[in-house]
Amino acid sequence: MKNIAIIGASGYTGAQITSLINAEANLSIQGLYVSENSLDKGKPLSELYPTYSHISLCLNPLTEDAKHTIVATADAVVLATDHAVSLHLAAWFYQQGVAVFDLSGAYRFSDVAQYPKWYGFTHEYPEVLADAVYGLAEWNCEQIGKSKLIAVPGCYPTASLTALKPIAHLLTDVFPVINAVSGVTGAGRKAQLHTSFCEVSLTPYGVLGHRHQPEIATQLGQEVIFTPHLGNFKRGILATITAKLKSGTSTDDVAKAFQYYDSAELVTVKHNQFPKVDDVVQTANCHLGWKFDEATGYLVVASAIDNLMKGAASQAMQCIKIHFDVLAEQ
Ligand SMILES: NC(=O)C1=CN([C@@H]2O[C@H](COP(=O)(O)OP(=O)(O)OC[C@H]3O[C@@H](n4cnc5c(N)ncnc54)[C@H](OP(=O)(O)O)[C@@H]3O)[C@@H](O)[C@H]2O)C=CC1
Ligand SMILES: CC(=O)N[C@@H](CCC(=O)OP(=O)(O)O)C(=O)O
Repeated sequence: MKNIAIIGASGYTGAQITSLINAEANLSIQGLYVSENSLDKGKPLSELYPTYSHISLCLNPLTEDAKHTIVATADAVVLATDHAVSLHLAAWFYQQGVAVFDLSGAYRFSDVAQYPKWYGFTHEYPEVLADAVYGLAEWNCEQIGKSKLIAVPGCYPTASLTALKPIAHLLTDVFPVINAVSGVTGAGRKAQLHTSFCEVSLTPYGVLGHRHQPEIATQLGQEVIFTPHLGNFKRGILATITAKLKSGTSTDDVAKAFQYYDSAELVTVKHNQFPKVDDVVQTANCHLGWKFDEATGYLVVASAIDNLMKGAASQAMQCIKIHFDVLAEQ
C-alpha cells in the first residue's frame, strides 16, 4: 500500500487524480491540500465537487507542519499546482526523499535556459532538475520506474507526442503542423475572463509562441508548428497533425510504425478512421486515427484525449503505477 498526498486537490486535475487514487485498492490518500490561505481550506472536497460525494476528505492548508507530516507519512506527493508553485514544492519534497509526481511544467525541460522564456522564472534547482524524468507513460516506462521526480507531460504534448513519436524516424525537415483544440478545463478552475461562459468561442491562441511548442519539439527531436485552440466544450483535446514523410515511405511503413502501440492498453490506432473527443472524455485512453497519401508523402494523424485524464491525472496515475509497480502487487 502506497500513501499519497495530493497538493492542489481543489483544482480540476487535483480533484480528478484524487478520485482515481481513491478508487485504487493499493493506494491510499495521505491528505488533500490547498494553499495555506486558500478560501477552500477546511471544506470537504465534495462541497466543491458533489460528484465526489463518496470521498469524505477535507481540503487542508499546506502549512509547514503539514509539509513535515507529509514527509513523515507519505510515499509520494502529487503536485496539481501552478508551475511556479510546483517549482519549489517539488524540489523540497524530492530533497526530503519523497517521490514527486508533478503535473506542472516546472520540471519538463532538462535545459534550465528554457524556463525564463517559457515560464517566466529562473529555475533555482538545476541539481534536482537533472534527476527529473519526463512522464510520457508509453515511452519512458523504464526511467519513470527509476526516478523519484516525474514531470508529467502537458495535455497538448501528450496528445501530440503520442501521435508523432512512432513516426519520428519517418519525418523530414518539413515541420509537422499540429492544430489542437482543447476544452476549457485545460485552463484550470480559477476565474479568468477569457474562459468565462460568454467569452469562450472557438479561436486560436498562443500562435507561434505557446510553451508546449518547445516541449513537443524537445521530446520529439524535431521542430513543429503548434497552434492551440480554445473550444466551447468542457473536457478533451483533439490534435490534428499534418506531417510530410520521407520520400518512398509506404502506407505499410506507417502502419508498421504505429504497431508500437499494439501492446499499449490505453492507446488505440485506427487507419482511415478518425477519433472523436466524446469517445475519450472521462477515460484514460488516447485514440489515434491516420491516413497517408503515398503520392504526396503527406500523413494526417489525429489524436484525441481527455485533457484532465490522459493529459494530466490518469497519466500521472500510470506513472505512479509504473513507479511503484502497483499492478504487480495486486
Ligand atoms: N487543466 C488541465 O487540463 C491540465 C493542467 N496541467 C497542469 O496541472 C497543474 C494544475 O492545473 P489545474 O488543476 O488545471 O489548476 P487549477 O487552477 O484548477 O488548480 C490549482 C490548485 O492549486 C492550489 N494551489 C494554488 N496555490 C497553491 C499553493 N501555494 N500551495 C498549495 N496549493 C496551491 C489551488 O487551490 P487554492 O488556490 O485554493 O490554494 C488549486 O487546488 C498546473 O500546473 C497545470 O498547468 C497539466 C495538464 C493538463
Ligand atoms: C485551454 C488551456 O488554456 N490549456 C492550457 C494547457 C494546460 C496544460 O496542459 O498545461 P500545462 O503545460 O500548463 O501543465 C494552456 O494553453 O495553457
